[in-house]
Amino acid sequence: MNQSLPPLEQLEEKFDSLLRRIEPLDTEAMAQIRKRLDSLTKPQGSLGQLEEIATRLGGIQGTAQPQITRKAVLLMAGDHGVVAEGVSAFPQEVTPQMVYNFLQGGAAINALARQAGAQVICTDVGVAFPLEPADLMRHRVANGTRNMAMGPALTRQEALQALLVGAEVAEDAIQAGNRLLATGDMGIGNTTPSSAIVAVLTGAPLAEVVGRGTGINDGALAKKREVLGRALAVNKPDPGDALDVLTKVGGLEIAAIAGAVLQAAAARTAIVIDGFISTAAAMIAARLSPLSVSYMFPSHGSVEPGHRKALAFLGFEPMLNLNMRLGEGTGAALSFYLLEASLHILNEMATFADAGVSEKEG
Ligand SMILES: Cc1cc2ncn([C@H]3O[C@H](COP(=O)(O)O)[C@@H](O)[C@H]3O)c2cc1C
Ligand SMILES: O=C(O)c1cccnc1
Repeated sequence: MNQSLPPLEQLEEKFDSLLRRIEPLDTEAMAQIRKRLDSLTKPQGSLGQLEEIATRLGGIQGTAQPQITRKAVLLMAGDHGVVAEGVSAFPQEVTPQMVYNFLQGGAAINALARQAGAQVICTDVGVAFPLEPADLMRHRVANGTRNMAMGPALTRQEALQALLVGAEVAEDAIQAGNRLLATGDMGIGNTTPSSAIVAVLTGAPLAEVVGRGTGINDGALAKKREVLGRALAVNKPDPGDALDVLTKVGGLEIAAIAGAVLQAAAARTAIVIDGFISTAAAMIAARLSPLSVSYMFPSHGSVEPGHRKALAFLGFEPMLNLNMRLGEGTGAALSFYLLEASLHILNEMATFADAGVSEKEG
């Protein structure tokens, strides 16, 4: 593991300062947008969630004229020691292999992001294999996590450093002009830590939040449940302390996603939360800063059984139902269209007065 992390106090101070920068939405801008939406040539509220999205985008950006110019998917990669227990259908080397695939533009997220006009920014937060060129590993916090069935997956230092790496990647993307972000994950085995986080924070029984991930068979599913039971019994994560949960049963890419979400909130930038893994990470972010939830948008509903519970924890319903179960940011990239659509409505529709359309009588 990496020995050269900054001292714990320094990491804690930096992280606390990030949390302190997160503010509530701009209610004045939201009121102005609601007024404009109600003046447009449609029965009030008839565009449903699209109207709520436009309103919230204004509250996030602090203006009655929110804009989405550049968009980026922040794809965090990391490995998991718990794969030694046989919890995934695929071998661990798929994580670095997929990192190269992302860089070459051949993965599902590359196809969807290209179509959406978004950039894919792939970061190695904790892959367990060397990557070439070595510069690809500059953000790496550790060579994967430890096996959470035997003890804590991370140290508190590693968890904080990974949160800060995610925040830095998001900050760079925002500095580069991106006004809309999405989360994405890659890490063989990461539905296991995600299930652990969802079980601990929602209090749901393990059986209800453990799924087949990449497609494990019945035997491996029973094993995955048993391994998760052991991980919770050995680590006893404190449901009231999200950082404790992240450290004991989390992951480096999961921490980085949580950090990116918190940084997006601190920089008044909307961030779309992808499937099961990203939603588990968003739950950690929500517990660390409840204000951050207003900066998040849900995307699709995953086939993973725990996902609905995770979304409900955040107060969200999925925007898309396409039976997806991939991660990488695929559902989030698809949802970019809906966020952009909400602004086309706001900016391009005529008002009743402008178009000479008669208003509601009763
Ligand atoms: C080729 C391939 C591409 C992927 N892209 C995302 N995942 C997804 O599957 C993994 C989680 O499932 P589990 O916990 O069962 O391992 C993560 O890497 C997730 O991003 C992939 C998985 C594979 C095999
Ligand atoms: O919903 C997801 O994000 C997901 C589900 C299974 C495997 N990987 C990701």
